[in-house]
Amino acid sequence: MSNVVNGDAEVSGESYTNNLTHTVSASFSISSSPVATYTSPSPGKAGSLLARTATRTSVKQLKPFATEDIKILLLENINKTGRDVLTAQGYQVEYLKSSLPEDELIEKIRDVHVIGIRSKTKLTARVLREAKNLLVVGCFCIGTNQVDTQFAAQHGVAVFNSPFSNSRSVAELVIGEIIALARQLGDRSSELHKGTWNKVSSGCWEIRGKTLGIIGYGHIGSQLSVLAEAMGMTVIFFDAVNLMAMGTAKQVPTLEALLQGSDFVTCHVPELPETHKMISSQEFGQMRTGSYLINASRGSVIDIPALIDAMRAGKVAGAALDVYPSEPGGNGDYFNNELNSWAEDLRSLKNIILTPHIGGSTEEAQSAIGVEVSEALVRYVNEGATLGAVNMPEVNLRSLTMDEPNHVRMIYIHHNVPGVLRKVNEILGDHNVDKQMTDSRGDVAYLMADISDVSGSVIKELYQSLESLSSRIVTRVLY
Ligand SMILES: NC(=O)c1ccc[n+]([C@@H]2O[C@H](COP(=O)([O-])OP(=O)(O)OC[C@H]3O[C@@H](n4cnc5c(N)ncnc54)[C@H](O)[C@@H]3O)[C@@H](O)[C@H]2O)c1
Ligand SMILES: O=C(O)CC[C@@H](O)C(=O)O
Repeated sequence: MSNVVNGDAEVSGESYTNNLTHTVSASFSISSSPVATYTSPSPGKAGSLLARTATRTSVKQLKPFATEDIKILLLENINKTGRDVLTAQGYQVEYLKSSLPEDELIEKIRDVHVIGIRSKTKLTARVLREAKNLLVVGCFCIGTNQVDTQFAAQHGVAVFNSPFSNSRSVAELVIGEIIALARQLGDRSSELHKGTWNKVSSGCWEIRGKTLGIIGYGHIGSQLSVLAEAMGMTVIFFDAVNLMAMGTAKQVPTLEALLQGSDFVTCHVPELPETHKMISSQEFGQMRTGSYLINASRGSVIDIPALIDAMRAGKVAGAALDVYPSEPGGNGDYFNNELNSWAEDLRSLKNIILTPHIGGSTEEAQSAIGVEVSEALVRYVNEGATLGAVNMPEVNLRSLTMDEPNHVRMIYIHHNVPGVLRKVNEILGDHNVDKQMTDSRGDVAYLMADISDVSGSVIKELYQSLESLSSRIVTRVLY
């Protein structure tokens, strides 16, 4: 394969890139000229930051490959804004509306350099092990519990997410649910849908003056706190760390204190071993009789059979669940006992709102997430920047400019063991290293160095020398 980039005829990189499977793909042609540059395609409609910066003539677009050879698989109906950012780069983008069963996923992932997912696609070690060309994963959502992020890091695969673009949408949904539960709206609505008029006030309440207990006071919990106070509620919260309270909210020292003091309890913690079945029989026993439970975090946080018991016993007067231990792969799939053994018991309860994991599903959130995560993917693929990665140290160097035509950017992802920097500097030391940054996270370290005045043959030598170090996970060369 050969490419022409800005008029420079490229030689096939086959001999030089035989070991480049860790870079992009052994089959790519790589320019032998470090001065080869790339003309960015015209910015997409998204009008994104990335598209805008690409039009600045001084910034040099770093590309070790023909952009159209980058293969991207987007699953789970990722928003058009994200697809636009990626296609505007010239990448090959395949887009599917749902997630894939594991075996199909393994077949597809073998081929791709970038995968974009939401909460359903499980990127386990088994799946990632097969992803020989994979450079980076984009989670177009907040949660990253569906990805084995540690395994990914140890194999040089960066993982990005969108830490807060859907937080407001979740907080607004919860506010709606608090009122809907207090007024038994779900039941009244479905009764009337079936033709039954049932005008009742018994067991229906205003939310003014009631106490909302928030478990997990992060992006969503704190946003919700502000909205709830504006509606006249008192807010208390419990979090694993000490945090500044918004408005007049108060942090309580224990989960038990929160459960005992709340009329409404809502969960906004991540999926972790410590949050697994955080609310179970004992905790339902500590809640006020007639209180309400909301969970829009992760399905594993609530012991659902214990919730069913607490609701049948009248301890809990209503619940709203948006997330479940097992969730269907796509729209139209059944939510039944085959998926979760208690599904039909749950569905039969009174005053329970069951939603299909839509907390973050608004036009605003999905559009913002699409741009944010896609731009992070482009920056990583094209420039190696890891800012915002959830499993790699955050490393970035300023963009190279058109005034620096003979520069190369070396990226060396390696095991964080003693003596590596000395060996790397022995390799780079004879050259003019303009800037260098290195950082580590756990047992993975990331080094980025910009070197000036280098020829194609020197790049090849540098690449091969770094590749031969025993600490090497992935070496990438960008120019
Ligand atoms: N339903 C949806 O569509 C939807 C949308 C977005 C996020 N989520 C879920 O909501 C979760 C929370 O989102 P966020 O953006 O607020 O996260 P965040 O990281 O900003 O906040 C989480 C908070 O939980 C606290 N925490 C962690 N472990 C804890 C423990 N054991 N006990 C008490 N507190 C603990 C943390 O200290 C932090 O303050 C996400 O991890 C995601 O799984 C769901
Ligand atoms: O959109 C999704 O699938 C996940 C939404 C939410 O759970 C998140 O983690 O952001």
